[in-house]
This record gives sequence, structure tokens and C-alpha cells, in this order.
Amino acid sequence: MTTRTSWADLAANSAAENVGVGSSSASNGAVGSTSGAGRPVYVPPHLRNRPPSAEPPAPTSSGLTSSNDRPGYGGSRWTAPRNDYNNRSGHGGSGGRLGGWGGRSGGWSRGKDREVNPFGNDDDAEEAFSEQESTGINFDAYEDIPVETTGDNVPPPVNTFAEIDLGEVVNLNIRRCKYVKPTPVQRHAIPISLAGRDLMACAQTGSGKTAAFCFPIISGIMRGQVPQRPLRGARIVYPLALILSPTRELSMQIHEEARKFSYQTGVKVVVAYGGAPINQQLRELERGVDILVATPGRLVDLLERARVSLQMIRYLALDEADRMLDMGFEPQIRKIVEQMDMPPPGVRQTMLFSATFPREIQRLASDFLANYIFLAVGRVGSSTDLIVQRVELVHESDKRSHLMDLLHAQRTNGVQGKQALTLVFVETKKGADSLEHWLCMNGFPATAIHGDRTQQEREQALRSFKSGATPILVATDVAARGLDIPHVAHVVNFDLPNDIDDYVHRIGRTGRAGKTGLATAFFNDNNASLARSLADLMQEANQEVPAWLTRYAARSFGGRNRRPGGGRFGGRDFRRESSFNRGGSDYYGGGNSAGGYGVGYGAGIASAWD
Ligand SMILES: Nc1ncnc2c1ncn2[C@@H]1O[C@H](COP(=O)(O)OP(=O)(O)OP(=O)(O)O)[C@@H](O)[C@H]1O
Repeated sequence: MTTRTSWADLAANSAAENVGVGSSSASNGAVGSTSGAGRPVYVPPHLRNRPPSAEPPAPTSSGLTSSNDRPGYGGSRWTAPRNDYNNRSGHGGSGGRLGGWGGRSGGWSRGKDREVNPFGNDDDAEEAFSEQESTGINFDAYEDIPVETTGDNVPPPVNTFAEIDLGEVVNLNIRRCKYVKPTPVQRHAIPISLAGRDLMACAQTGSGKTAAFCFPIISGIMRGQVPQRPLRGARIVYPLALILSPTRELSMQIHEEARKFSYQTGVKVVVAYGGAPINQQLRELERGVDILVATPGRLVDLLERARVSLQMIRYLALDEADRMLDMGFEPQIRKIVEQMDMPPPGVRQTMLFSATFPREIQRLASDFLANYIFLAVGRVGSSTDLIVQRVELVHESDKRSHLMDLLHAQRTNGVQGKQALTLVFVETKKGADSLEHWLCMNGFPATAIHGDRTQQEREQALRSFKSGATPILVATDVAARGLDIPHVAHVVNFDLPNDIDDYVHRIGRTGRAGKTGLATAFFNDNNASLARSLADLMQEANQEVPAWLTRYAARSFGGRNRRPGGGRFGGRDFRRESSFNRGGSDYYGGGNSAGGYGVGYGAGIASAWD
């Protein structure tokens, strides 16, 4: 993730760059169009390539898309040939290098609304192609991963991006990202979503879930019928897709990723999150939005101010879906999804993604889905084998000196010399500040991120960590999920979390995209309730479980963290477990198991959960 376009940076640069709405009068097309009053008029992706004289579609008052308006193989949208959106790109037009919208007259590349290249200045796609073989993901690491799908008529997986047929412009962006072939979750999830199906997908941390939900959304918007947004007040915006995530930094990261994937497609991605000035986000929204990436709190604010309508939403994605539906967020999510004007399940398409999906959350989540497919890549809630997990018995009062020893050892071994980064998780915000201070006092450049810091401080901390200026980041759980920070070599659980799923997400900040990583946990009596699930998880991931941890595990009584089956992680599609419980057959039918572990997780597991 880069925070280049964050409000903190923009605030710093505000004197140099006035991004005010009124200043876009130089633009005359797409998101940069202006009304007679000088206010930008949103032009949907499908019209942005039309000559300036083309009339926009007559607005309708209904605005709602119907269920058969959803994308699908062989669906009506294909009657507009897929080359359509490539041809619209203005090959040979002024400035249009490789398709997309860049070369159109009146396109949103003009003037103030020029689409910033999210790949930085390195826009040399050919260079990216030549590098891709050496920098791509280590796919061997995923070769044997078991995959299971349940649901009706599951579309078959693909092996290559070419098979998925996302269109030339998106394919070029995929190559710019140096993605050579789809990861397992992408191989399965993208065809399912492109077929218009709802999806609950569980795949290990760092395995490419972001692209798995972004590609179908972008492709769907590009192929879809021209959206006819209601004229119900000029200042309300009508996104076509909504991606919700639990933290501001994760929303920023998804926004950056989605901008890369949609570069020069004409699909406009906007982010809205708390802690940053809402007016700037409103201005950005008024310039046009197809995909809105947001945190729930800020979105509720925008909805209550009647500045965003969800009436046109065709795609809803919840990243870290289990977190979004746990007690903290569920009321807000229900408000957004069920109590505003969003089309219901079956009309919109819904995608839920996470690395962990407790059964009770699956049950809650099923309220938001229609005839969905459940996809598990690897075992639900498992950690990846790419992470070497160590757990050490450390008395509370010895933790700091123990951490110091670890960091010294890293230095001696030259890891930090190569700018490897260490992420240290603690329980409390106060604890984070205090440990950061102590590390700095002891000659270890550290910074901290937690919920009591201002958004500017949070973004600055992340930037400083990523750049290696402060190669140690002390964090609370605000940094536990989703953040994709290259070169995090070591995750230290200075304080272990209470929930094993939080542990899975925390250690998942290393060992990403086929790379290996190290996770060290400090364990003591305070963590006894986690012993069994931790031992099970480690065993499952072929890690060495210390004898003392096994003894702790034998003494513990399970509770929330107890995993079913004594180390056999189950808890996949809760619908199947229910059917197993009743002794019936798989009433959803269509279950596929690729990889050979799809049997034997039935009745025994269901009764052991919780
Ligand atoms: N097909 C691909 N080839 C190579 N790299 C990829 C591919 N897909 C994704 N990646 C890279 O893998 C990394 C991890 O992806 P991503 O952040 O989407 O993981 P995730 O599954 O969402 O993880 P988490 O559960 O922690 O949120 C990113 O750096 C992403 O750019």
C-alpha cells in the first residue's frame, strides 16, 4: 500500500494542489464534466469514451437494476462485444498508449481530473513484463493446498488469467502488478463471481483475496449496462459497488489496489474513511464514483447526510467479513446493508472474504447472501505453512528483555541490515506507546500504531515502517488484519490475543504472497485459555509444538477458542455441518472437493465446536 494519496499527504501538499470541485471546469467529460454551474457531472464508464456531443442516457426514476441485469457468462452484456470497452479506449488517440480511457478527448485524463498513474512513474509495462518472472509469487507454496466448494452449480476454476478473460485493459494492469497467474483463491473465486453468484470465501492470509473480489467487480462494471442514476438531488452520488473493510488503513490499501486494477478502464474508485476531513472525501465523491471503498462508520455518516445513496449498488464486498459481522460492527453493517436503500440479496451480488470464518458468524452472514457458494482454500481459519511459528514461555516481567534479545539476534544475523521489518503486537494502546518509547530509548528505531493516535500519526507510522526508517512497528489489533506490508520478516506477539482467529490474522502480516516469514509468541499463564487452540493450530501447520504448551493445552477446557476435532480444523461451510448433524445428505448438493480433504469433517466436528 502506498499512502501517497492519503489526506495527510494531501494536507501537506494542499498549498500546491487545489483539488476543489470548482476548479475542474477545464474538464468536459467523464468524471471531470461540469454542469453549467461549474459542478462536476458524473459520467458513467460506458459513456466516457463517447464524443463530447453524445447525449447522456435519459435518467429514469427507478434506477434499480434487476436481478437479470447481473453479469454472467453468455449474459446479455456480452451482446455488447467485449472488445467494445477496449475499442473505446482510443488506440491511437492523443495520449492513449495501451487502451483504456487515456486517449479520449474529454476523458477524465484531462486537466485536473487526469487519472494519476497508480503504478507510480514506472508506467513502462514492457519493463514490468520482463521482470515478472523473477518477482512473481512462489506458486509452489500453494500447489497442494486443499480447496473445497459447496453450493449449487459451482462454476469450474480456471488456471490462467487469460481464461478468465477480464479484458485487455485489466489484463495489462494485472501484468503491471506482475501477477503471472492467479492464486488458488483467485482461480476459484473469480469465475464464481463473474458468473454472478454470491460467495462466502475463506482463504489464508496473504493469498490474494483483494484481487479475487476486485477483478469481478471491475469487470462487471465495465461489462454492465449503462447505469442510469436517478436525478434525485445533484449532490447525492450513486456508487455501483461497495467494498467495506474494518480499518481505515485497510480501506486505503484496498483503494490503492483497486485503482491499480482499474487503471485506464474508466471505472472510478473512491475511498471514504474516518479520521480524515469529510469535505475532501465529499469533493472526491462528487467527481464521480463507481466503486466506493469505505469503513462502516464514515459510510453511515455519508448516508445520514444523504450524500451517498446505495440504491444502485450491484456489488457488495465485505473484506474481513467475520470481523465486520462480529459484535463490534454488526449493527452498523446491518444498518448499511439492510436498513438503507441497498438492493436486497439476489438483486445485488454479495461477496464475503476472510481468512477466518467462525461458524456462528457464517450463520449471521448468510442473511446477506442468496444461494451462495462457500469456498474454502486451505482449512478455514488455518495459518499458512509459509510462516514458521515459535512460541516461547516468557514471564510477564521478562518480556522486554526477551524482545531485546530477539531484536539483537536479528541485527547480528543481518536481517535488519536488509531492511527486514518487525511487527510487534501488544494488547493495549498505552502498552504500545510505552513499548515504542522503551525501544527507542534502547536504540531500536520504532514507531507505533493504535486507535488513540490521530489519523495523520497512524499514516505517518505506517509510512515510516514501510520505508524502513523505523523498522519496528508496535501495534494493537488495528494493524492485525489485511495490511499487506512487503518485507515484514518477523511478527512478535509480545502480548498474545484472546482469540485464536486474531492470532491467525496477526501472524499473517508476514509470510505473504508465497514468501516465508517468522512469528514468535510470548506465552505465559495469562494466555492459558489460548493454549489448546494455539497448539492445534501449530500442529495443523506442521509446526513444532513445545511439550510445555501441549501440557497447558491438556489442562485447558477449550471455550471460544477450542477448535473442533482436536487439531482437525473443520468448521467449513456451516450449512454442510448442519446437514451432517441431522444425519442427512448434503442438502445443498453440488459440493466439490478438490484436493482430497473434503471428507471426514462432519458430525464429530460439529459437536466439538464451542
Ligand atoms: N496472482 C498473484 N500473483 C502474484 N502476487 C499476487 C497475486 N495476487 C495477489 N498478489 C499479491 O499478494 C499479496 C497479498 O494479497 P492480499 O493482500 O490480497 O492478500 P489477502 O488474502 O487479502 O490477505 P489478508 O487475509 O491478510 O487480508 C499482495 O502483495 C498482492 O499484490
